Amino acid sequence: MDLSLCLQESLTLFEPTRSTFIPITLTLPLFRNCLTPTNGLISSKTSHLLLVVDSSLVSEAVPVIDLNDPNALQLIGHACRSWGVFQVINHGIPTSILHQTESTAKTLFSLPLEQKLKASRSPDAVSGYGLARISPFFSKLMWYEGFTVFGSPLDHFRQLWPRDYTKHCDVIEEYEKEMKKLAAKLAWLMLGSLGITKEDVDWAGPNGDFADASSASQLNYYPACPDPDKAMGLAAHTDSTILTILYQNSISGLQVMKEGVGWVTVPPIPGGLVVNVGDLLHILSNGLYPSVLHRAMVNRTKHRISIACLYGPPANVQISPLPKLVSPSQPPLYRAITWSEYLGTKAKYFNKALSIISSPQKGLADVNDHNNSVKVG
Ligand SMILES: C=C1C[C@]23C[C@@]1(O)CC[C@H]2[C@@]12CCC[C@@](C)(C(=O)O1)[C@H]2[C@@H]3C(=O)O
Ligand SMILES: O=C(O)CCC(=O)C(=O)O
Ligand SMILES: [Fe+2]
Repeated sequence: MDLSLCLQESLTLFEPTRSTFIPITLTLPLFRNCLTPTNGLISSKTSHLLLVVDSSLVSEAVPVIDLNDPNALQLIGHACRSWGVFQVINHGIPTSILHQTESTAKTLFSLPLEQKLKASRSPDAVSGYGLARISPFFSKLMWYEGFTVFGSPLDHFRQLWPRDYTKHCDVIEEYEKEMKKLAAKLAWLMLGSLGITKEDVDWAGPNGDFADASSASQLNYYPACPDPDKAMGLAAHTDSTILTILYQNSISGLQVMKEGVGWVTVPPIPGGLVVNVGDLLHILSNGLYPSVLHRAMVNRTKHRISIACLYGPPANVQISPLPKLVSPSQPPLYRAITWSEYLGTKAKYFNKALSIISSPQKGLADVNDHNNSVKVG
């Protein structure tokens, strides 16, 4: 099907049938003095241009949603159902906070290895420096270093920067404060697009502000790789979260799996943040919003940094399909589970975690075992 798109002097096209913005690199001046198919001349005075684009050329692009758009709720619902991921602009997070956090991450990963190892993540902990949690499931090492902050980064940052740890603690604290606000807003938009209101989520707190929600900050570093086709930055996975907000620097690398299409790159857009549906929203929505499989590729000449806000419920709240989304014709697909139990199940069974907790109890006998849980609170 051909699409008619109206191009102004801007770098994004709005694609009405899919309600997405498509970033393009062409600008109007490039067309100036060209002949149109009907032999009209595009003059230097032309300010609007009707482009007819073959959709196979546009292909599939991850939706970009302006949070100031009055239709944001519907656009988010559509994106969650069909992609499990979208980018947001006008999200309200000051660019300076993102850049300062990126700079802290860059400083951290540039430290000598023996210094970074002083802040290593211990085996049953969440916080600290190390390989990806999922690395035991892969035979090849990933081209990746990570640092997780859960709770106060003070002890680890003191090890890393004995002199100026406070500066970096302040940066992370500010970043987390802002990200948690945005995550709560996004959680309501995502749940709201399913018809869920504050009364339907008892752990949202009396003001419905998810005041007790937990989050972890994940700093990801992918060094430049001389042979990028032979290495993987972060192997394909879904996040064990309600939602994840990802800041990526200007180097692309993130790809998401789209059914019927394959791997689609999520291009970094200035001021944009990537939001993806995690396994816990998959459970809450009773499978209506599937968590998205994604991975990170590496670059031949440039290192890449990304920073994720991993957003989840309070540690010990039972998460199960929301009653409003369950009916005799849509029975609950998953049993109730806390975030910490889910992380334990993921650490043990990786990509089988969701199917292991699918109901009726198809799981293995020991998955309810509390030894499987990971401390998140
Ligand atoms: C809260 C968490 C999610 C995570 C495991 C963790 O305990 C802390 C690190 C998180 C992370 C970040 C990179 C990708 C990922 C799959 C991993 O290996 O560690 C996620 C984990 C997850 O979402 O399951
Ligand atoms: O670096 C990226 O683009 C992806 C990071 C990621 O998937 C994660 O932190 O969970
Ligand atoms: Fe991820």
